[in-house]
Amino acid sequence: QTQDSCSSNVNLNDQVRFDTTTLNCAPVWSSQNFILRYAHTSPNLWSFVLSVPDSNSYIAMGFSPNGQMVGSSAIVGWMLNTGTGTIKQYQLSGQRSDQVLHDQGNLQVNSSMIISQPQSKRLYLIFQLNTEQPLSRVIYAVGQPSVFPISPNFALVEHTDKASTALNYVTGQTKSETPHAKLRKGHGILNMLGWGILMIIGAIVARYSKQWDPLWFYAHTLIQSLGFMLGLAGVICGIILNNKLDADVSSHKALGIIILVLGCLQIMAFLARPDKTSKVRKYWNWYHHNVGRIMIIFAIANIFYGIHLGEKGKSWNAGYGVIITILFLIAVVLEIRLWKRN
Ligand code: HEM
Ligand code: HEM
Repeated sequence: QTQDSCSSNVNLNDQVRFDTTTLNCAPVWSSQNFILRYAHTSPNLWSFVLSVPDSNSYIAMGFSPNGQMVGSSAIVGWMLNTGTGTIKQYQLSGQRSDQVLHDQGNLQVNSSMIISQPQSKRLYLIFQLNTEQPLSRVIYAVGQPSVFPISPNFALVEHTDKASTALNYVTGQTKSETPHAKLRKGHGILNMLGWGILMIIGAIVARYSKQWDPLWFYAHTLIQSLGFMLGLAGVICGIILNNKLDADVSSHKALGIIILVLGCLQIMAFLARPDKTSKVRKYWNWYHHNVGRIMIIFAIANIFYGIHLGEKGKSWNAGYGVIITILFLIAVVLEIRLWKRN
């Protein structure tokens, strides 16, 4: 079994040079079952023992100035089937293999080793750092099975999973960090509110409250303008986020730009609308209504797609799902009333 937990002691025999019985212990990455034991051994020395299930790939623990991968220095270790273990420091200066540099970085490594415990199917990454206080942003990664760095350049491959956390060394508490959490949240909420909620409410107002003329018109103009401004801000946040994350979200981005273009077309059409009595007004109406409908459908799709990309999970899906359902039900009721009236 691959169990280890903070209620059990590590038994690393006499392989380790420092006392492993008085370490603090914290489950630091629960989905991968990473357990970190550490101690402030002496004023300028910290000891770490990272216990992870042996998945036949490299394991890494890095110290980050800001929670992001880029800019961190990491201790990376792997154990070949032959039983040879290797542990090295890498400088993570970019998110490409050739930007992850072996035997570089700003950690003062005092000693390091990797041990495998066949009976518990676990690997132990053990190292000591010369520092008064290690950085509290700690990142972890697991490599690809059976792919190991080889001499002379010891290139790493991209991880199959990674985590960014903040560790409180006093209490041992770990909380997971999402890089650019505020920008992500801002992008999601602005787009949701702008394109995915206000624009729909604006369309409902235009379709079902024509009896209150010209009030419906002002309300529609106001709501759609507000929706457009929030949505535009949301798209700008998206582009900034995309530059920062360097993530591959090309379909989501393309759909987002199409939505923005449709939104601009709607505003231009609105400004250039022909008179109500004009002959071409019929065609204008058809155009404005259908571009609006397509935009809303694309927006709803891109919101669920964005939530999926951002791994925001069930709560965002459920929240937006509920709002969309309510708006849809309101529209159905109003549509029925509209048909009855005619
Ligand atoms: C050659 C080796 C590596 C490559 C090619 C690589 C590549 C990448 C890429 C492309 C991303 C962004 C994609 C995404 O968010 O899904 C990323 C994110 C991340 N990586 Fe790496 N990585 C490498 C090594 C490492 C190591 C050794 C660690 C940990 C010690 C690490 C920790 C992280 C973390 C925590 C993130 C998410 C936070 C962020 O985006 O900055 N990476 N990596
Ligand atoms: C040029 C346009 C856009 C770009 C470049 C962009 C980029 C991004 C990026 C990079 C993410 C994070 C994905 C990740 O974490 O890996 C994201 C998430 C998201 N996007 Fe966009 N996006 C754009 C337009 C839109 C539009 C128009 C909508 C809605 C109609 C939208 C809705 C969302 C939502 C709901 C999320 C999830 C929020 C989160 O991750 O916190 N995006 N987008």
